[in-house]
Amino acid sequence: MPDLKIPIIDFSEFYSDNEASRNRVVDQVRENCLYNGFFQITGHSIPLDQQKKVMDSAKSFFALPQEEKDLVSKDNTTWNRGYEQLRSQILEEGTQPELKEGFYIGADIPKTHPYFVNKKLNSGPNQWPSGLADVEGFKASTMAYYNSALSLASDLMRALALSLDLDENYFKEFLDGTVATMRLLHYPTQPKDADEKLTRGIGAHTDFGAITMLLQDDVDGLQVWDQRNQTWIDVEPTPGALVVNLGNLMARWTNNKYKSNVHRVINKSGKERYSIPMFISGNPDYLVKCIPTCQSAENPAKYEPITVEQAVSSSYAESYGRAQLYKQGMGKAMDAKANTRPTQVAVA
Ligand SMILES: O=C(O)CCC(=O)C(=O)O
Ligand SMILES: [Fe+2]
Repeated sequence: MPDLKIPIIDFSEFYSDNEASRNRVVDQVRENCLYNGFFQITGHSIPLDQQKKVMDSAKSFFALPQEEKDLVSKDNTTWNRGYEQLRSQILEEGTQPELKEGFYIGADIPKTHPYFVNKKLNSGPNQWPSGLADVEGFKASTMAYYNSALSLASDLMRALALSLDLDENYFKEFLDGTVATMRLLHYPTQPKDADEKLTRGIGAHTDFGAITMLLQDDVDGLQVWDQRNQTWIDVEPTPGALVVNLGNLMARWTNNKYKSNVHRVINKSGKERYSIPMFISGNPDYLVKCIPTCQSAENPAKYEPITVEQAVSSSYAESYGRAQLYKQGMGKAMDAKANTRPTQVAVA
């Protein structure tokens, strides 16, 4: 079996004036999007200092007493902001509720904003953990990182557009007014036989949106399904690198030319693991219809046009529904159906 790795692309070359350098980045992006939709980038625009600060903020939040975390429960909102307890989700059918806790942050959208008034996807004010000694510092570090990640997303989407032989600004309209959600995640340690016991940090799933950018701490655990070799690839944390992957929306948009791939986390390291994914969903009203360079007479569009809002609102429910059933005593029945093959559940 080949030595499988998620390749690292030096993205700094994309910012160069030298066309050959830029093209080299675009070619590597294309190659990985065609293969399994995952790559890592170094030399990107998010300063190391912001990465470190947001990671420290995540650790300080998860170290709070449970009651303090519950005060900012995600259940206080219908717009997906705040704290989610351990074992709230099951993304992979047949596995146990997931060993991860999370804190969801997005753009701070006031209640007077049309997105909130019209109940658009994941849109509303953030909740901030007042139990933290330095809540202002938490707000500042998380939002600084969020805004930098948004700006990097637009650079990545330009590279993606070029990789599809489109105008560099093809995705601009989709990104104007984009909904983007960031999750601070904490995975407690898991036993070495976690895989066989079907305990997951996060079960096998694909992401929903257009792209996801993930900052990992120095503890491994993320695995990407390699279809060609029928095996899991461990994503080794690389200081300063972000893992980038495509979600289901991008697969649909490209007529399945680009891949939205299955991945999972099992934290067998014996250490606490922290990670911070940022999901780019797009402008909720944007109509996603097959990209012209991804269809032809021989390969017509496979999917109907759909708005970002429609596509996203048909996600979520399934994984949370499963965890709910489990808590109601259905766990045994579900274990009996246990299946370690990756499933296609989406997360946004
Ligand atoms: O924590 C990780 O490394 C991956 C998280 C993830 O896949 C997700 O939140 O969708
Ligand atoms: Fe994911």
